Amino acid sequence: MAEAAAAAPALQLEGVTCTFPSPDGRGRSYTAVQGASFTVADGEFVSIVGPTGSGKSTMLNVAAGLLKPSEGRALSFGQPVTGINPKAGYMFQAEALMPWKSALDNVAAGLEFRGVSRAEARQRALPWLSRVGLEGFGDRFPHQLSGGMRKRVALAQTLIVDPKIILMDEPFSALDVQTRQMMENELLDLWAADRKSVVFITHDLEEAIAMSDRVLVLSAGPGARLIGEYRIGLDRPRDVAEIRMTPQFLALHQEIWAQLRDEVLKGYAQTKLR
Ligand SMILES: Nc1ncnc2c1ncn2[C@@H]1O[C@H](COP(=O)(O)OP(=O)(O)OP(=O)(O)O)[C@@H](O)[C@H]1O
Repeated sequence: MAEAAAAAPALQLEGVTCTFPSPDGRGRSYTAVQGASFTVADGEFVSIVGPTGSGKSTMLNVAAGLLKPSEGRALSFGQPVTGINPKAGYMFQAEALMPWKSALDNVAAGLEFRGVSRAEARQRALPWLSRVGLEGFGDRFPHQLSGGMRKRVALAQTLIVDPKIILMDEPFSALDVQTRQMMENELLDLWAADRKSVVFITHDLEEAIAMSDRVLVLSAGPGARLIGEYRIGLDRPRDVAEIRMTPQFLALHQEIWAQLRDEVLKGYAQTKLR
């Protein structure tokens, strides 16, 4: 039994369909994702790209246990996800820090929510601040930190609880290009150090290729489907800025973009219709 759990994928979506009532309240419904199935292996870094509104966040919410699919199911390490997924850490696009808490207390909060005493949580949070490059910034409040620093605090807050799988929804999209590339490299370093599984949602195909072992492509909605899967065999460790210059990267980008481009155009047309 223990062996079966060890061999189970970090995440499995089986025929997941998500239908929402239409916002106009006229009894109509909108199917965002239709029959999505994929797996993420233990230790694998997988990105999902797709047009705006195609259902990327919806799938991540199913994986996190925040949303029950209308059909199909999610499993995490072999266990059906029926409530909040206890194996998962979640990092959103939006700021998730508590403005009234210092950086140290924000990181410690992840543990305190799980019943660890405040003193112990603060002690364990200190090395995490160093690991994300914020040694000496523990007493600063979120408004006293730059956008990149706040993302680092959020990353430490997510990692301190030792999730086995990290679900990231465009975590760096609000950052300027240089800060973003620094954060991407830092995430890859932290990931390489203890090889958690990562599901990374992004609009940005370059970011997806630079970071991932595999890129999944979602079609435009309604009824978005997974239409492409690309293995990214680029050498590691990678520098996300440098890897973009290599011929292998450019070839992968060309291949995936050829498929994604049409979907992005369809997705854009949909947003104007809805
Ligand atoms: N709770 C909900 N109720 C109604 N419709 C919803 C709900 N959640 C998502 N949707 C709709 O489902 C579709 C997919 O949304 P989702 O946020 O998953 O897309 P996305 O691919 O993450 O988009 P983006 O790239 O713009 O963040 C959208 O059309 C959205 O309006």
